[in-house]
Amino acid sequence: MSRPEVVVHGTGELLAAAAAARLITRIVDAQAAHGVASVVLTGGRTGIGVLEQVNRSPARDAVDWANVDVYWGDERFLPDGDPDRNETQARHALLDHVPVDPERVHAMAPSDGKFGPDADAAAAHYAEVLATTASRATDIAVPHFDVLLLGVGEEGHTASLFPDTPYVREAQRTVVGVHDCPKPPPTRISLTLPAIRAASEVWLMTTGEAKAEPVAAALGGAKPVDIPAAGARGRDRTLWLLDPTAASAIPTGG
Ligand SMILES: O=C1O[C@H](COP(=O)(O)O)[C@@H](O)[C@H](O)[C@H]1O
Repeated sequence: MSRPEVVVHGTGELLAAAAAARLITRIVDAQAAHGVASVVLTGGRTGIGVLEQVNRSPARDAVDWANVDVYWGDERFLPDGDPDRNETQARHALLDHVPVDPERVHAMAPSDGKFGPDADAAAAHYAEVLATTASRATDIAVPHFDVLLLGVGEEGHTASLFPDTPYVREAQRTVVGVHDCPKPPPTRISLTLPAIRAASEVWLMTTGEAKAEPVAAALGGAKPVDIPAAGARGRDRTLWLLDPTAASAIPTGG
């Protein structure tokens, strides 16, 4: 697993613009290398802001959007089209504006979909979706992910893995139904840490003073069970993209 690298941008707006440029380049490079790029999206203010910036970028059209596989790292288990769903927000921010192939957009099921209110069944189905195109490069049944985007919550959650829960401890399954979340909505679906760690690159993106403590704890070696973001690492690269307030409690190296 890679060691975390930290990049601090001057403002949240700059972070979103710079991360968008980085994401476009990552997708274009992956397509040059193997035809299809595979991206795992996140919800949250920063993650959605990055997608908005991708949409606004003149370089957006350098991407062959029909050959991008889109997945989600987590989902708020709500009805289809609910404005709080990560999928809905990502579609409004970017996916509705670019010619993605609907067959390559792999959303997690809504709470009024074919699994009804059974988040565990919806999670098991998503695990099957991931397993059908699993990469042989890892021993875990998920596709090759070129880049997996994550946010960080005030208590250190990432994707929908919250501290001191069975879900952050999950070692076998790739996707779990998450219940009794401290942040609304209470029911979610999430990739697990083993699935996240199968990605080539993991980018954790966050802004604001409320994130300073969990960011410092994660980078200071906290246990993933206490600060789930600490356990999110990419095989080739782990990148923390921060604004100065989110970075403000990181101890300066001596
Ligand atoms: O609920 C969620 O929150 C986190 C962090 O969001 P933020 O708005 O504090 O940046 C996000 O990473 C996750 O995908 C989402 O479901």
